[in-house]
Amino acid sequence: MRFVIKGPNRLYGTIETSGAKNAVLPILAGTLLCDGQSIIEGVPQLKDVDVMCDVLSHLGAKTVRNGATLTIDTASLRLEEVSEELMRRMRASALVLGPLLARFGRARISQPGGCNIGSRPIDLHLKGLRALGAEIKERSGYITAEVGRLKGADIHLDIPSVGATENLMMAAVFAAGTTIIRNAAREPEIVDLQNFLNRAGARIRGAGTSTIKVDGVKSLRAPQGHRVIPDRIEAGTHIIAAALTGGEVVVKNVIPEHLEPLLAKLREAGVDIQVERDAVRVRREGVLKAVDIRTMPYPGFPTDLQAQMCALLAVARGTSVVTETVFDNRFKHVPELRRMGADIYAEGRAIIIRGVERLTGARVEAPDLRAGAALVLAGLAAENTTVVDNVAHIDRGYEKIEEKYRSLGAAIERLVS
Ligand SMILES: CC(=O)N[C@H]1[C@@H](OP(=O)(O)OP(=O)(O)OC[C@H]2O[C@@H](n3ccc(=O)[nH]c3=O)[C@H](O)[C@@H]2O)O[C@H](CO)[C@@H](O)[C@@H]1O
Ligand SMILES: C=C(OP(=O)(O)O)C(=O)O
Repeated sequence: MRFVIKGPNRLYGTIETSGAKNAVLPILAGTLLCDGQSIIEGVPQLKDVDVMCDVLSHLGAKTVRNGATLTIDTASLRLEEVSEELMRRMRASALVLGPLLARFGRARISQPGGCNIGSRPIDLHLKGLRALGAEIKERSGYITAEVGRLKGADIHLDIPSVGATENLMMAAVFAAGTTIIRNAAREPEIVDLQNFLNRAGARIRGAGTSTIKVDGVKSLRAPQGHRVIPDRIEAGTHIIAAALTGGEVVVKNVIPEHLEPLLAKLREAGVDIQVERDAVRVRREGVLKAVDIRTMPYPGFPTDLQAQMCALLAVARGTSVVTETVFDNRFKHVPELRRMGADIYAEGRAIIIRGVERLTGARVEAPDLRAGAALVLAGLAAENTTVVDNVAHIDRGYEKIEEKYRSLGAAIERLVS
């Protein structure tokens, strides 16, 4: 499947952000802890959400989707194992490890391999589970975790890993006593997970700060109607698209505070940004200016917007240096953007971009989710036709992206072949 984009496009109009992929995935894993039927609202139609539903079904849960509402019934869970096939389809499948262990005292998942953006081990998840008393064996490509009952512990994460923080928060829900997670990740999606679990009867506090405390409880009852927070990375992608192509776009259903790290950089680059209560209005008439960026854990500049920002800076006046500090190999968009006329190269962890007058259409390939989104943005701004191959990567994290951009006046089509 590919996108064919005829550029250059200027975007005008209003666009609605969907629910956050990175919030709904851990919440779906969290339903494994709950008795009864969890009802989750604002669930985006994404490949990754489908894979997480496949994981839950594989474990014996029943999942029913009705528009943006997802119902998960865990009454007939029968397995505690996630196969290699499911782990390969989505790394976030590893988020079921903590909940399965908490609920059944046993869990087995395939070892996640490296991926297109870096090596991505889960050693911190395992170290934390060991601290909670689990016995963990790594054999023949599988990780097996076993425990009688987890016991609260004081855990210090070596780095503030989002996935490790979420997995340990969920594992600790039924642990005896209190668990403290220090140097926890502070991403808004972790706050959403805390809110979901607390609605179910968990006793968690501190999400959004670097110290999270979990008092163990006996059971959780499935919450009815938790609404997933808006996807700050999707919204950020649209905001960058509007800034890159020019025009005027209102991005609705956002929590502006979650976008501050991006908005600050865009203002520095010369973009006119107006923040409303739950919307951001973006307008760009003058030239874009080069800016330097370092990706950091929240509230730093998000690594998940690094590639899209490179597309923008490709046409900014001056030289920008973008340093990727979160993942060790998130640079696959660099050679693809070069095919479109960008003066961009990677050196160590830095990407050096000398702004050019304009990008030109080319045939490029989406190497991963956000790099793919960056190429779509570049294609919208470029002259002539851009073909972005392998859009399955983009469908992992963006709901009907081509329809959304068409509604803003872009010439973008999906070709199935
Ligand atoms: C589903 C989901 O929410 N995905 C997000 C999550 O991924 P994810 O939860 O995988 O990201 P982490 O925060 O765990 O990873 C950050 C860094 O820590 C390293 N690390 C992580 C765990 C571990 O046990 N050992 C270790 O070394 C990773 O290799 C990476 O270099 O946060 C990332 C960082 O904001 C985002 O880019 C992803 O979109
Ligand atoms: C890297 C991402 O996701 P995941 O952690 O699911 O690979 C992302 O959303 O950009």
